[in-house]
Amino acid sequence: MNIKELIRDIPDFPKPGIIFKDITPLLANSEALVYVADQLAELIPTNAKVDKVIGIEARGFILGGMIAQRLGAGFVPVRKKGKLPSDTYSKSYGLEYGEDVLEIHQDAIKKGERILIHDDVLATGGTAKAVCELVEQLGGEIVQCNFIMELSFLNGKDKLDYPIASVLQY
Ligand SMILES: O=P(O)(O)OC[C@H]1O[C@H](OP(=O)(O)OP(=O)(O)O)[C@H](O)[C@@H]1O
Ligand SMILES: Nc1ncnc2[nH]cnc12
Repeated sequence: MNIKELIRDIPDFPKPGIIFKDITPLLANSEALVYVADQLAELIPTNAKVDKVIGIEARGFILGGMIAQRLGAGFVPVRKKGKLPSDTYSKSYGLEYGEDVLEIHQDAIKKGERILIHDDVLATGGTAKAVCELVEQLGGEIVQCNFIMELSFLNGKDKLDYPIASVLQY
């Protein structure tokens, strides 16, 4: 299945000079949605146990939940500042078109739990790196960071010290 056809380039969004990869046509296609979730679950090495999948707000929630269901794992949301109701740890970070703060609940991960981090796009890697640091702070073991797509020309991989995998590369 050619899912690249269902990802469109939007120039100058959200800022001049950025070519935004819009996954909404892919999400709207029922066959493509199941296909990409299956592909993401298959990126994880066979026999690698995963206790929890982290999805990064907002686009990481959609496939993150579908991967968790496929792996029989729990789902943990990492959210933008001020959205999680209980006690949190926070990390500020920079991404391709700005900066922000991400948070995780302090009790979301137990020490030694095996974690898959999922997001839709790996661009500069700032977002994923911040999430890795939050997981490390809680004592989780990161099995893999996986993405629908990697924008290889931005070298996000170089920022991350864990196995990286993606369904599509640009
Ligand atoms: O590798 P980076 O340069 O850090 O960029 C990748 C991040 O940028 C986008 O999130 P965004 O903050 O736009 O949030 P959204 O999912 O809420 O749209 C994308 O979903 C990743 O989380
Ligand atoms: N170019 C891009 N398209 C979509 N999401 C992104 N997140 C960071 N850079 C992005």
